[in-house]
Amino acid sequence: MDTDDNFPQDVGEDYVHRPREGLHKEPALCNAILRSVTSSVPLSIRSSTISPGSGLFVDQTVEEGREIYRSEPLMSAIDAGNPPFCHHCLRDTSAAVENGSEPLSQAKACMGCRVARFCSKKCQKDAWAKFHKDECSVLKNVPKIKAEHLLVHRLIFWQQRKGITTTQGNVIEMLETHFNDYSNDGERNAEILDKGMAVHKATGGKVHAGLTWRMIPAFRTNCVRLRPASKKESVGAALDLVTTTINHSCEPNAFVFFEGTQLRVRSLKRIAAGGEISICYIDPTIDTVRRQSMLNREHFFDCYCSRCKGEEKEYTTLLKTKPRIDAFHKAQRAILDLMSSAVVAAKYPGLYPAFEDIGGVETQIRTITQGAFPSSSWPDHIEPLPSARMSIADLHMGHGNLAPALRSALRGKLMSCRRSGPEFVNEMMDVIYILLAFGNLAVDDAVFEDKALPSPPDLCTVACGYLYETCQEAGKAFGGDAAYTKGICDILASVLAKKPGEKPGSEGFAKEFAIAQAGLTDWAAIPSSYRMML
Ligand SMILES: C[S@@+](CC[C@H](N)C(=O)[O-])C[C@H]1O[C@@H](n2cnc3c(N)ncnc32)[C@H](O)[C@@H]1O
Repeated sequence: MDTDDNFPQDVGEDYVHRPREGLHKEPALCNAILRSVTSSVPLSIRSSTISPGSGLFVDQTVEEGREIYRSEPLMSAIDAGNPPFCHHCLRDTSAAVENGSEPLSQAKACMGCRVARFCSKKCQKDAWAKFHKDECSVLKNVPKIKAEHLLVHRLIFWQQRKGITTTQGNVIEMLETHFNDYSNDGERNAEILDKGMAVHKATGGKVHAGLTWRMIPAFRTNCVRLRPASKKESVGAALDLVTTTINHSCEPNAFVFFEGTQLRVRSLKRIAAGGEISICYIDPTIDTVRRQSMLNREHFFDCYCSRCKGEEKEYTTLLKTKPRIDAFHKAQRAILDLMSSAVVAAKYPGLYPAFEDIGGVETQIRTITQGAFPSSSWPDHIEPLPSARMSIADLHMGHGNLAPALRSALRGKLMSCRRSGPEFVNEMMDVIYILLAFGNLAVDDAVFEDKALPSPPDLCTVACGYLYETCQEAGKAFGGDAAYTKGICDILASVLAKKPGEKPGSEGFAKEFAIAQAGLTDWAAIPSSYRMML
């Protein structure tokens, strides 16, 4: 906990700094912010059971797959460089699938900064009045600014205009900042000081640099990444005061996603009355070592959650000695480096010609995995192998090579063993899009010369079965009212409309699906234990 008694006081009439004590020690502030969210169960902010500070608790049991609360964050912003998202309503203007409708009009860039994009004149006008008038020159000067840093500018501008209430200001003042942790690291301290000074200058020097400097790590620590349901990656950041109290676990009981400007928190597991809510601050699909190093770098703690402990135990059981475990971690990094080079090579042809040959990349991955497990084989569920397979599928799709894309995606997805949650839904949709792409091929397409590949009707049956499962899981993960869930159900309905015979939900379809899936997984050399059950 940092308690910086020299914190500047001259930042606004109703903004008085107090040393940090954990928000739970201020029940009036806690109640005020809890009243601002729409929750399905009573919530409370108390001393955390996970971290040294505060945490968010449910006072009534929440079953798995339920909404815990939804909220309009105090402020949200899109990262510069994500053009399809409207910087005001935060909608993906290219997302026909997400809402099952036509894409919105192409987002147009602001003529001033040429960075912020808006999907309509109304959004542009509203954003101008609310924040863009102040931020246009900031974006013009730093076009690649990260959303968290842009939001610090917004906070300071709003504070100057009295657009932040006393309660909001007091809560922000009590946020964990890790200011001392940053200060103890010369390079990182220089970086936050630099960014803080930029905010200070943007105010014409009217706001104390001590405050702007400190707010940079405060926002990094407390902003939640803005991830719409249909996206695997986040596209911006938001500061939601209630959500700042949620602690991290790599095996969380809840997760956050965005529907337009609305933040939604849903349960991934049953949380008994009195239980603390946890979310994963980082991409939960990444391997233990990378998770640990990211948490350490961004949040200055070592994670001791059951998953981290369990995975390290699994590696010890498999590999026995420290040198072998170290070699395995080195191999994990090597696969990741290889995949990032291959992805960049595909995006910028000619830049890394050595990585443009996807078959060559696959061979290199095989060599790396065999080296790490010389006497057995790399377990298919251990990252980053499943993610690398999914990325290779993407690369094959980029070249229109459907068969190798399908094989790689099936191996990546089914063998990862993830069978529920938001990541399962996103990954299944990747597999389903490839399966559906076969439906657009002519029956005499060369791809069907491979007699082991199931016939187009069988591929359609598997796609229907997977869509049916994914639809149900999307409803559980994101909720039936989420646009993404509705979009997936619409795709299922349109595929079913063209499919003769049995439909999902019937015993007949389950049998048909089991036979078709068996053919497909045999073709992809996937053991039967990994098949999906309907
Ligand atoms: C968004 S805040 C969460 C609320 C915080 N506990 C508080 O009192 O304000 C994030 C910070 O909480 C702490 N934290 C969150 N999860 C943790 C965990 N699993 N172990 C240790 N500290 C954690 C870290 O200091 C992290 O940077």
